[in-house]
Amino acid sequence: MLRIAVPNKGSLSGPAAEMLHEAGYQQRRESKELRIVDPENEVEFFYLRPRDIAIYVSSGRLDIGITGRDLLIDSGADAEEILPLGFARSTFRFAAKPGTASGIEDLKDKTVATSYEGIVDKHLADRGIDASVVHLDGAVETAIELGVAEVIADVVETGTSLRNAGLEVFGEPIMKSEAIVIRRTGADAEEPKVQQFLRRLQGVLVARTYVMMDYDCRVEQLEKAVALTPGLESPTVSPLHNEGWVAVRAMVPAKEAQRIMDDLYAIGARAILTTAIHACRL
Ligand SMILES: Nc1ncnc2c1ncn2[C@@H]1O[C@H](COP(=O)(O)OP(=O)(O)OP(=O)(O)O)[C@@H](O)[C@H]1O
Ligand SMILES: O=P(O)(O)OC[C@H]1O[C@H](OP(=O)(O)OP(=O)(O)O)[C@H](O)[C@@H]1O
Ligand SMILES: [Mg+2]
Repeated sequence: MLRIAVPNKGSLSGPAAEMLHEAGYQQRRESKELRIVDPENEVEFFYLRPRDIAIYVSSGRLDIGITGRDLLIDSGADAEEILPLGFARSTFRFAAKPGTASGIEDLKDKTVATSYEGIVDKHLADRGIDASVVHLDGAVETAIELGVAEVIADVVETGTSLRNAGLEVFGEPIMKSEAIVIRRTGADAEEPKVQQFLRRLQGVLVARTYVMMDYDCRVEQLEKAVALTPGLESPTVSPLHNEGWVAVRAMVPAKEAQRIMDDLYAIGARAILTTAIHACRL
């Protein structure tokens, strides 16, 4: 049975459970459940604090985990990223009162408050900056107002929290994060159960980002049409009962679907349809 760590609360937990559900796995019904078995899929899910997941996975007791890239790096645990999942996106930034700092060199001899000490310590050490780092559990934006630190380093998603606290980001982003699948460093990459789990999640990612497009076009326009809809491998082209016409079917990125439909129409394609993909194995 594959043992998988899933975030039990916070920004990662809802979207992670939703993705697993879309991939056909049973998920817990109540937020108090800490562990469930999905016997049909031979998987056991452990609902753990997002910060602890890399530690469990690196111990080898759990095969796989879903966590944030920033949390993995912050933990320093012996685990590695094997698949980015595209949700819980954020950047990790330094911020301060406007006009008090403009680059990393301004951190010298200052105090930085953060919940991600591991990331900040390493970032400063790599650049030879001597600053002190104070660990706070959360709501670090308030640390400046209350005089605990001059600078903070924190997760920024929309920037609302910083704006509300009257703070501004400065310097280059420290890192970009999103939800990821991790496993213990050097664990067997070919393990069939792990591969099957990853294929299922990849199927959800593809189903979310692509739509299926069908249309009819004249044979003379086929090359132009196919250039607009090359598909993942190659489009399916079938003859129509009307001579001189073909039906084409190809996957296209959902974001570009409307533009592609306009372009196909402009070259004479008709009966252009898009349909959602519910699941897929590439
Ligand atoms: N708006 C956001 N706030 C917090 N985390 C976010 C946000 N957007 C994306 N994330 C990502 O979610 C993960 C943090 O999740 P979570 O909120 O559960 O952690 P936490 O804030 O450290 O935990 P806690 O709830 O104990 O404060 C990180 O990978 C982070 O990059
Ligand atoms: O850029 P924004 O969209 O405002 O999101 C970022 C904010 O959200 C997170 O806090 P969270 O709600 O997790 O509280 P915490 O600080 O107590 O962890 C993070 O620590 C920032 O404060
Ligand atoms: Mg939080």
